[in-house]
Amino acid sequence: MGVLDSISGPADLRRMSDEELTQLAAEIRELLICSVAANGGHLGPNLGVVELGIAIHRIFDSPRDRIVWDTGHQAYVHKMLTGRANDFGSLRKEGGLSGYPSRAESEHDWVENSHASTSLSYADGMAKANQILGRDDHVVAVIGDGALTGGMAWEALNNIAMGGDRRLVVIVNDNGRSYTPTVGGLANRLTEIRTNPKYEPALNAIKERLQRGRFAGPAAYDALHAIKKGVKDALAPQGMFEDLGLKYIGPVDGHDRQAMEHALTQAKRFGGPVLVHALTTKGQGYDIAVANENDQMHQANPFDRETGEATSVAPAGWTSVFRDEIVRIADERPDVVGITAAMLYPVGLDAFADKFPDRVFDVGIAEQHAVTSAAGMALAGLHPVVAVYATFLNRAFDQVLLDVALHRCGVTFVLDRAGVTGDDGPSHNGMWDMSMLQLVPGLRLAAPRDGAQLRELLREAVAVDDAPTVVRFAKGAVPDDVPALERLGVADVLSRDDDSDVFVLAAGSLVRVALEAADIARQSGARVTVVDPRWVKPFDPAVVELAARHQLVVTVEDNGRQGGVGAAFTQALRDAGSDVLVSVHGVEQEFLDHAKRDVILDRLGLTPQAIADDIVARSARNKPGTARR
Ligand SMILES: Cc1ncc(C[n+]2csc(CCOP(=O)(O)OP(=O)(O)O)c2C)c(N)n1
Ligand SMILES: CC(=O)[C@@H](O)[C@H](O)COP(=O)(O)O
Ligand SMILES: [Mg+2]
Repeated sequence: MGVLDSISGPADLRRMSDEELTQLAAEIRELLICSVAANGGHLGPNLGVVELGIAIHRIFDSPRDRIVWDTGHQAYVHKMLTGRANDFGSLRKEGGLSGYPSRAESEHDWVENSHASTSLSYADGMAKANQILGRDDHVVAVIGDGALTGGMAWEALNNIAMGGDRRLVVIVNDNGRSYTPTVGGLANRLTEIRTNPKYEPALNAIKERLQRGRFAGPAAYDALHAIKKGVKDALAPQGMFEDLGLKYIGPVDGHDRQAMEHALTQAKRFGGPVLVHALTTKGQGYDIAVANENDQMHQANPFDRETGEATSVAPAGWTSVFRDEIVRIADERPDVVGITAAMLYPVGLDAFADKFPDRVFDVGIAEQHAVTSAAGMALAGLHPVVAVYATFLNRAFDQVLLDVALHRCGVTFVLDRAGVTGDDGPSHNGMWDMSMLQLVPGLRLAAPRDGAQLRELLREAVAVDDAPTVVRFAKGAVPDDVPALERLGVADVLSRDDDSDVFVLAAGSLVRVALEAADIARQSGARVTVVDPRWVKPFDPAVVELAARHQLVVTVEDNGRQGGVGAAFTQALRDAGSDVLVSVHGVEQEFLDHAKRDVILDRLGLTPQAIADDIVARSARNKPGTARR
């Protein structure tokens, strides 16, 4: 890389010629394609913000001017322009570059949370801080059209519009896509502006004059902007952003760096809250991505750059089991409907939508609305299945608690990516749901151990019409089915020694780990019974009773230890009058740096050997006649 190699920080960009900047954009695209082809990551979103990222860092002065990237999955270009291009070989690898902004990596990075729609709230807060502390710095928030469908974004815009002379620039990166095309009235309005043929001649005329330099400098932009505004007003008289009291600049071709720089210069000079509407294409510069109808290579596994084909075929995952079973259920139950928050394919509702297009709803990145609208559906006679990644349900806890459970609505939540996910960093792990949901009165929570149990428990869940039900499963490959010795209430006894003195309660994806741990512990003389509760809320009394008859209880879960299955089971034992010793194995209460799932599980001691060692050590200490510590 010639030009990109020379960049140690954004200041270097301001000394570059147009030719060098054009070369820089090409080099950035090449590095994006190479590093994502090798390591996986967010190719489409980052190819779409190459010129935008360069323009932002030429016009604004990061880190003095704070730049916030909504969701953060499209911050690779920002990282390259802030001196990290040479580290891209380590992208998303343990100890390497995070796939999202990281304050540990750079003073230019601010927001690490990968949950969408937060950037404008951060920016509003930062702008208020600048004003109160007497700083004349700018805050720049880059938010995608998808993230703009999240409710928080509109809460923030409502406040930003009151911003007076707060120097806040909102850049809407409008590529018309989340994974699939962004949905909703807002998206339709943005699309209208993007695609209205009446717009094209005016836009082209402006761009042509800019390029021919007949209008020099930002003053030119004023004149041209006035022309375009006239055009825009004619086409979209009720500018939704202006109606909020926000100054609007755009739409601007987000791949025309010079036009973007003019617009951002305009915005910077305004000295108050202003919204710049940039039109971009996800995957720009890599035709295979642009043409990918599913998600324009939003999130790509390692691939061959010539063909775009994944270089390693992932084994059938949990999602595919759900995808097939929900269609069978939908065939049998006309009251069952599906709801996704802009992730139709990733959560596996696509087959359901293909077969019953009127019964699957994409609500945009709006989990809170998804949940409460599901409650509405249930109150009116449907059985909604809300399919989201586990971590994103965090955002809708109040809705689950008081809009669904308080009203005893029969809503089923299917939580994919539950447990440690790893690659996408701390905010993507599904490690809080089995703690958070323990708090919800009446809610029933299932953690299937394999595909057969996922199918069985999903059916049991949708059969409940007077309470919320939850079925949660991990990311990636689904383990081979684990047969049961016998059913105990709603639970399955998976392995049992005569006169066992150790009782292992294992939930969901870590059942196999627990079974292997039992086998290792048996080699040291332990006598172990392993039970899969299947429903971890509420526990079947027969399971609690059986556990209480043991010397040691060990719980294993792919969830936080605090308030999770182990904590709840301990409470159940105490409520049943048992003071049996309990050892809880789960995810420590910490934000987990990105790494592969297995690496993290190993570090957390969620492995057969570590659990077996714990069983043996505690059993030895617990032997009658030895002082119990
Ligand atoms: C609360 C929440 N829900 C779902 C997601 C999953 N997700 C990550 S990126 C994305 C699409 C974002 O679309 P957009 O904001 O338009 O950005 P683009 O990728 O198009 O640049 C989604 C749904 C998330 N990160 N946060
Ligand atoms: C940024 C985001 O939230 C998603 O794109 C995330 O990367 C999902 O990754 P998987 O679908 O690979 O779990
Ligand atoms: Mg988008």
